Amino acid sequence: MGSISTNRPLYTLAEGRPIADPTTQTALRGSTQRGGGLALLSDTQLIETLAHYPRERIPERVVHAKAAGAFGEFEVTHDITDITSADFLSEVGKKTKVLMRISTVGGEKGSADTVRDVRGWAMKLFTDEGNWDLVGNDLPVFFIRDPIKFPSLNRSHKKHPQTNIPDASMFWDYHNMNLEGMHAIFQLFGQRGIPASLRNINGFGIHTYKLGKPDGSFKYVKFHFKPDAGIKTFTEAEAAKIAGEDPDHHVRDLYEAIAAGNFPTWTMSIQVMDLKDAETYRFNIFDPTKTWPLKDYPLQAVGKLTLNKNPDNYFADVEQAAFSPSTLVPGIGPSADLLLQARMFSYPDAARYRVGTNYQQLPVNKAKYVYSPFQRDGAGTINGNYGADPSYVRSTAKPLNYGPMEVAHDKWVGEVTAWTSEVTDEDFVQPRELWTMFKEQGADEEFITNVAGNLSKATKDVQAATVRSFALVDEEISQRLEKALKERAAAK
Ligand code: HEM
Repeated sequence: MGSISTNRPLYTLAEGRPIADPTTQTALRGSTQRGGGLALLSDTQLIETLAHYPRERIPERVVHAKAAGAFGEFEVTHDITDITSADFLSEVGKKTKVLMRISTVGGEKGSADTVRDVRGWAMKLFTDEGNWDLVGNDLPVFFIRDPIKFPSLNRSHKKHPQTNIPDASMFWDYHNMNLEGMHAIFQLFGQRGIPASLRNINGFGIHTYKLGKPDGSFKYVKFHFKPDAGIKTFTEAEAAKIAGEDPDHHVRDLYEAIAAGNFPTWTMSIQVMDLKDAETYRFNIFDPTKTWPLKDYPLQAVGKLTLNKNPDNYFADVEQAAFSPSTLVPGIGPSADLLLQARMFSYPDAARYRVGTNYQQLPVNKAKYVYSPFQRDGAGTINGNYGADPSYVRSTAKPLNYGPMEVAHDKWVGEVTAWTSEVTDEDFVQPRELWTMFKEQGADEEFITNVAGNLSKATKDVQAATVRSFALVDEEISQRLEKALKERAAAK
């Protein structure tokens, strides 16, 4: 694991004044006191040491607080310049530096790694035309399609407001009343809900994005990352044991693998959809609770991601890293997915609160080339603040130099309307397909056991309502779940 540096520097105060010994304090000593004394306000060394310590913390992320981080590279393996002008994809063999942060969602910064949860897949590519962040997850769908539900969803997965303990009744009650999340529930309680290692998880962009060119042409795409070493998962029993023995198991595993030169790799692929299909497909292709069937839209390989360098310092490189779906490069654009649009506001908003106004200037977040003199000053400005350059647009002193075109915007003809996410049978089609797949793979009993184990901690009313919810996918699931719950109750 991480080693402690052994060089012996000359220590100084934070202002640079050399000090003989960082443990020395000046004190007014009484003649009868041995080792005691009165602290002095003039003891800058003691005051700075104590004053900085309680300020070491920044707010942890409201979700995805616990994570591993690593650097690496992305290499283009297949030419897709027919659909995108993105500079980092312009040539087979082109390599781009990457920062990855892989997280659990619900737990706090100190929580155990091997829990049943979604894993966050936050990836930053430092391209020649700015940073591209793909902020996705390891499961291919999300629980909601309406952004106003996001805080509620997460509160129901986290701790009860009174007891400060995760609460199965709250969790299942939320999901029973917001059934568009059924597909994500199937993914979560399936085998992939607990990865054995972060080196063996998928990464999905989940949302529909656009890849396009300056002439305004574009295709809809979904981004996929598949681990070249394959998927590996833990059972609940294995995971529970490891959570007790080594809560940081996943972070340690990734760090040690990279330190040993055993670099994890993933293949990046895309699914590509023509615009005319988008209008006629049987469900809304912007809905993040649905996958695009691979038989309709097969994976096309694009490149290879390798993680090959551990952070030099976790706080500087990972805790202060800020990712956002709004961090896009020319050639990649957002689709009209409402959830994605809301996220484009929320992440930079969170970063300004969590890291500070000028979070983009920190070394780990800084793009390769930035010239943005209309965003200046503010706490913690460290970029020289653009010297004497004009602080206002259209100055005669420095005429504008127009940059690359963005992917053209959609034309919108519509009116403002109230919208609520309604649940239809279409929401149960893909979970039903997964259930059939679980049965084919012999993973159905494990799914029932996983759900029953969690649900058995909820109140009887919530248990009954959840059994009814699963009947919407398949009667058989409800019956088997009911039986499993009765057996658990009898065994108590
Ligand atoms: C309306 C929907 C959503 C909202 C409002 C939202 C908001 C947030 C916020 C506020 C954070 C903390 C950011 C920070 O403090 O730096 C976060 C983290 C994260 N979210 Fe979301 N989120 C949403 C949906 C999603 C979806 C659909 C995905 C996956 C596709 C996702 C993946 C992530 C990841 C990976 C992180 C951790 C980023 C990091 O490592 O710094 N979120 N989200």
